[in-house]
Amino acid sequence: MRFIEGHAPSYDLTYDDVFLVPSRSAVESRFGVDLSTSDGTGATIPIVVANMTAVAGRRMAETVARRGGLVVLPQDVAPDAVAEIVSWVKERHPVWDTPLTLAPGDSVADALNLIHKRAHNAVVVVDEDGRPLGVVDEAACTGVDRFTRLHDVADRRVVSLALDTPPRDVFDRLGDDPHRVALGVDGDGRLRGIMTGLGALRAEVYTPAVDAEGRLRVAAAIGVNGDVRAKAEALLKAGVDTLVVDTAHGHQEKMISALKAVRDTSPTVPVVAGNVVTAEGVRDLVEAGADVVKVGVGPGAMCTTRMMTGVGRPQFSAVAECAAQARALGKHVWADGGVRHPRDVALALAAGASAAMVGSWFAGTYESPGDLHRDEQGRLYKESFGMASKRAVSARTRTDNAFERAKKGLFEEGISTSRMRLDPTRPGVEDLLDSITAGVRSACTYAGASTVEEFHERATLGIQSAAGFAEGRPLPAGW
Ligand SMILES: NC(=O)C1=CN([C@@H]2O[C@H](COP(=O)(O)OP(=O)(O)OC[C@H]3O[C@@H](n4cnc5c(N)ncnc54)[C@H](OP(=O)(O)O)[C@@H]3O)[C@@H](O)[C@H]2O)C=CC1
Ligand SMILES: Nc1nc2c(ncn2[C@@H]2O[C@H](COP(=O)(O)O)[C@@H](O)[C@H]2O)c(=O)[nH]1
Ligand SMILES: [K+]
Repeated sequence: MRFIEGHAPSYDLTYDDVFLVPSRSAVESRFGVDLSTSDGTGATIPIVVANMTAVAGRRMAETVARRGGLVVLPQDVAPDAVAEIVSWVKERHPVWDTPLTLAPGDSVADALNLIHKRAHNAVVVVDEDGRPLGVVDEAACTGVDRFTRLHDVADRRVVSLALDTPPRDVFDRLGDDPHRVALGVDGDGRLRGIMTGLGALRAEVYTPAVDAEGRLRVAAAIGVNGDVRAKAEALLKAGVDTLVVDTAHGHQEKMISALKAVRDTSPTVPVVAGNVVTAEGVRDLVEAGADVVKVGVGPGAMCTTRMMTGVGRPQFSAVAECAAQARALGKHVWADGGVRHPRDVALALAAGASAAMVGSWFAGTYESPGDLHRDEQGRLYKESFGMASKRAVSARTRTDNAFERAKKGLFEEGISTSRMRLDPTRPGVEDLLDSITAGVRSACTYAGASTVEEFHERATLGIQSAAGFAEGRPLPAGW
């Protein structure tokens, strides 16, 4: 990465402050760009979903891993619940999505309660043996009594295909409608998966992030308090593929001892630790055993740290400095927080990160764990909240005595409620992944890079004024 002449900054920069300059390219197609990471986590796209309770749960983990990203389960989830989620994710099919199922005697109201849990807009009606009888979508549930039984509204013209049907053939079988679904069935005709035309296209474009046994990968976070070693051992036993040791101030001695304890549990499992924003922080965490250092203090959408404390660092410069240090030590960084547009992921990679971590943006999707709500204008949204907010701290300390809880409640560095709207044109996390990876692929070809590593090497950047950033925004309503 280099700045164009005369643009070398004397102050720290945010993503909005910088732009990428195109350069001569020999990369003929955006599909010729390999987005896989080289940080040992096995991700095939450079996107990690943040360990936030409002963002990262089992459906997010399954869906994002199938497209090559990694989801970090939050440290606030009880160890037995993490074990249960991990084994559930590991049992998912790496290509076919998990179907939502109901019985023929269930009602339209049951289907409507379930249908937005996933983006494929279908509930499959199955018999007692799990064989598909028909498919119900939202349209079939509209304009009928909510108590209508599903066998009266289900579309029985199902497309059932063997699970080993190549996605390209699934796509061709479904024809022009990207939202029609195919059902994946086993040799006994039992339902095992579901795929839309769009899902079939994605299955050809993305590569799932899988472990050595071909099962979807998942990461999990651990805090720095309590018996960290025992927690790490429990997560490894549960089958977690990457451990993330996470606390607000990652450059503290409690983190260093926690990290050493985690590293001791396994010499090979990828260990991520953070958050820091300085080269010294990176050095200390790498020395204590981190393979990847998580960078970012204050850029998060739910985060009030900078307003409360004045502490933090504009994210682009923090990532650039920390990535340079990690690279000098043969290690990596994840750019954590502040991603609002696909361009921010491209800029994090240009700065040298191996992946960008996204939280709040993904809270506003079907796959995040929260309940779906409608606002006064009828628009869909989900609630999000910060992991250092009163809401999260009070949940985390629920087993402490009242005095300790009250004491911990004094420190609040996050928002307790916010509404993350579902973009009607991109309501599923895969829609957002499509948009981000399209932006990043394109950015790579503008720089003449066919890998993420080459992109960092070749990226040429400049600094822009607020007017420069504003000029780049689309103006859909005229001016
Ligand atoms: N990236 C960011 O900008 C930030 C992220 N977060 C996220 O919030 C979640 C909760 O993290 P966290 O608040 O660290 O909670 P943890 O449960 O991980 O506890 C942090 C521990 O560190 C001690 N500590 C010392 N100094 C600090 C400090 N300045 N801030 C916080 N703890 C400190 C605390 O002691 P004591 O309570 O006695 O002081 C406590 O024992 C994590 O997921 C974290 O990533 C939170 C803030 C900023
Ligand atoms: N200071 C705080 N930071 C928080 C809190 N909850 C999460 N976070 C950080 O934000 C990123 C995600 O950033 P986003 O812009 O994509 O939402 C996450 O990974 C944490 O590092 C919080 O309560 N306070
Ligand atoms: K912020």
